[in-house]
Amino acid sequence: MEIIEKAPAKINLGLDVLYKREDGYHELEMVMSSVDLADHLSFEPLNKNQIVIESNKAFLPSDQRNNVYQAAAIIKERYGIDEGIKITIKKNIPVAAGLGGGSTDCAATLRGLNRLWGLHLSIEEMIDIGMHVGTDVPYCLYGTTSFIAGKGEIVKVLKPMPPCWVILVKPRLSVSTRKIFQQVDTRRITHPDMKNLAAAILRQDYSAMLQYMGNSLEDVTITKHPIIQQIKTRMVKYGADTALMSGSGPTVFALCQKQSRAKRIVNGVKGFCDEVYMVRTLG
Ligand SMILES: C[C@@](CO)(OP(=O)(O)O)[C@H](O)COP(=O)(O)OP(=O)(O)OC[C@H]1O[C@@H](n2ccc(N)nc2=O)[C@H](O)[C@@H]1O
Ligand SMILES: Nc1ncnc2c1ncn2[C@@H]1O[C@H](COP(=O)(O)OP(=O)(O)O)[C@@H](O)[C@H]1O
Repeated sequence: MEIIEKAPAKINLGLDVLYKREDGYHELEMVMSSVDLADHLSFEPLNKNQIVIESNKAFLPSDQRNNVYQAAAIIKERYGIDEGIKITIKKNIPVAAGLGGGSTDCAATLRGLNRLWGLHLSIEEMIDIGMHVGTDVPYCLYGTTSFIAGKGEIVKVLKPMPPCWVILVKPRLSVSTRKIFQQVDTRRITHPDMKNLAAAILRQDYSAMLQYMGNSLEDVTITKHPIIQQIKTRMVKYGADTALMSGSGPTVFALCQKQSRAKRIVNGVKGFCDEVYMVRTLG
């Protein structure tokens, strides 16, 4: 029997870094949503008691460095599963981009193996395993517009964000989330208002949502990579309602409500950047 799971990319409509915690992580408040750009994972039983990872991207690790491998290994150990598994990842989400690719693959693995092995894991158990792999995994297990707090483990589901077009632009550079957090000085960064952002989404108020969107990490990443600011400026010039960096970057996303305008933005950034996606929000 083969099982398929879809793993959608996330965007950060808002991200505030409150302070550095004693455990070295940062206390966050975020609002995240998912878009219809997704990886596809398939799960097949193996005769040998092994975890085998395959993917369409040669540069992705297939051993314990892969988030999918880690999730499968934890489940096998915790629940004493003596069965082998082959997991094939069709990677469509850009890697190390601020779009949560590794975390969403991990969440899809937890869902897939839960079904395949009939484990009946609760969402709390899956969150506990997911937090050992990546702090965005809890959100990805819900996968619907949410307010997130703590290190990433507290998820409060909101309503779906007001539907619109999302244009994603990934410049040709990779960003290390760990290094960006190391450079954060919480007294000097901006602190966007996540509570009002969540409230705007609950009211389905598109213009208030735009007003409260913001990302504390943007200035840190832009200082290292000014092209991110250039992409934002270009997207607004071509008609975006707003343009913001997602997560620790470097992907920038723009929002707009009309398809014709979304196409104009895509044409305006193509040539400047070659990795451009025009997608919809997920309901
Ligand atoms: C910044 C965010 C926002 O959505 O996304 P990305 O840009 O990575 O997509 C996330 O919080 C990232 O989540 P994730 O990509 O799973 O990162 P993790 O592997 O958990 O953490 C990478 C590193 O970031 C730092 N980190 C992460 C989360 C947090 N609350 N405080 C931190 O200081 C830690 O140094 C950690 O070692
Ligand atoms: N299944 C996976 N998909 C993507 N990246 C993965 C995966 N497993 C491990 N990684 C590693 O995680 C790191 C962060 O990648 P990713 O999760 O795509 O970025 P981000 O945290 O910016 O959203 C990369 O260095 C990548 O090699």
